Amino acid sequence: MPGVGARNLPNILVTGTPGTGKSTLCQQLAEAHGLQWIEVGRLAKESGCLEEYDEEYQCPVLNEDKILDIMEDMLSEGGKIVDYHGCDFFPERWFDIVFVLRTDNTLLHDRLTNRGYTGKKLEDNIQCEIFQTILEEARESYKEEIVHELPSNSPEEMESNVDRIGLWLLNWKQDNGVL
Ligand SMILES: Nc1ncnc2c1ncn2[C@@H]1O[C@H](COP(=O)(O)OP(=O)(O)O)[C@@H](O)[C@H]1O
Repeated sequence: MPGVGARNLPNILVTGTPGTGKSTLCQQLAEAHGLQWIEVGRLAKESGCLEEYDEEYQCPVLNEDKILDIMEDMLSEGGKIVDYHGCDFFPERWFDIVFVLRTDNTLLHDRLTNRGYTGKKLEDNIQCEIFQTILEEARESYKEEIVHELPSNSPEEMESNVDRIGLWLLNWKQDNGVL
């Protein structure tokens, strides 16, 4: 059985540049495995954690301390899949594994254009993917062995990612005596 203070279910962080497929993956994982999907952007909006608008980056500024306070109780229970396009401000102890989704630039460009991104916002996000900014951020913020890069270019890759994470979850439960 898990020790005192241990989680009964793991917490998973899914990160990556906008448009790489985080929400799609998290939704499928939540449905398949009964985990709770926390879309940090949405939670921030609903709980008043978005502050003044950043004109340069064309997005609201996140009050990180406030959202971390809100998330702390949720994450301490375990069984959460956290979805956010950044990862360096979360406490390292929250996560048992971190997945960074990656998409080829041309595909990502199409996805973001379809979402209505244009100009600097579009270019910044494409550059973020080209320079693998979020992968680097994850590697700097978490133990190397828990950070995994996942290709997310096609529905087949999405399916294989869902299967791979499902298998990891099963192993975690076996290893932690919760099956
Ligand atoms: N692996 C994939 N293969 C094909 N299309 C994908 C894949 N991942 C995401 N998409 C599509 O790309 C768009 C952005 O996906 P989304 O899950 O909203 O990304 P994010 O949450 O990272 O911003 C959606 O239209 C989604 O259907």
